[in-house]
Amino acid sequence: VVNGVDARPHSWPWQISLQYDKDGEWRHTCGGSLIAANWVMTAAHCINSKLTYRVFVGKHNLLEDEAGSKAITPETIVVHEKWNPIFVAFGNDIALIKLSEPVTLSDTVELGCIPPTESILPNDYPCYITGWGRLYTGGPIADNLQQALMPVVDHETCSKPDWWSIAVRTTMVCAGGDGIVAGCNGDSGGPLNCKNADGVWEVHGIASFVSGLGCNFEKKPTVFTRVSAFNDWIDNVTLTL
Ligand SMILES: CC(C)[C@H](NC(=O)C(F)(F)F)C(=O)N[C@@H](C)C(=O)Nc1ccc(C(F)(F)F)cc1
Repeated sequence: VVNGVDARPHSWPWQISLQYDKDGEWRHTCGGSLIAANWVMTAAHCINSKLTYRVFVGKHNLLEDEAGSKAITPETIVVHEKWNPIFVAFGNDIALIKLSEPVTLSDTVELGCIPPTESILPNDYPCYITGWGRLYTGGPIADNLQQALMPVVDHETCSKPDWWSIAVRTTMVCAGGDGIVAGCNGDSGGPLNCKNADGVWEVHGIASFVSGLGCNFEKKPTVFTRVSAFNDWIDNVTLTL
């Protein structure tokens, strides 16, 4: 996250770190959200079938050993059948990871809520991006979980010619774009957290892409998969596997 701040530890308790084994060392590669005791939602572009992954829950600082945190092995990973790795702008950048054992929920490990089907947030609705992604374009990833206020940019604005134009679809949600705050590599797969009218936090987005010209680029908001476009897909996967 570019120009964010350290989150209060465990204040986004559904945030997970997706890590892969690189020559015997575990490396953070993406974020994700715990949506059931044995299911994590992340981005399809985070998954490479040749790699070995683990899901770390209850984390704040990636370098420290933290009580209440736990690494779980995936049992199976389902990537959206319409995801096309050639072109992230085709959308369907969503994947579900079934954990080999259900996590024990606690005050540092909780579930994120899926928004109602087809719920669309208005322009400027206040949401927060969270993640351990790069702190600036080309920079290091964060040690401590970062958060940043990123207002929603509606589709009408986000698809303007000098914004994302045709690269953005209605199955996506844009946020930020002020050239200051943005998601960045390593935030991929992580949540766009928005509090609903009842004061309940919902995961409205899955971080998908930013501009190739730089993470915090004016009029190039961070683009998320719109979770409320995939409720049926999520139900079909989680209820059948
Ligand atoms: C897509 C991920 C590899 C990567 N995603 C992220 O960094 C994320 F954190 F925002 F999710 C990314 O956006 N990387 C930049 C460098 C990128 O590839 N951007 C990109 C933007 C638009 C398009 C296009 F053409 F589809 F619109 C393609 C790639």
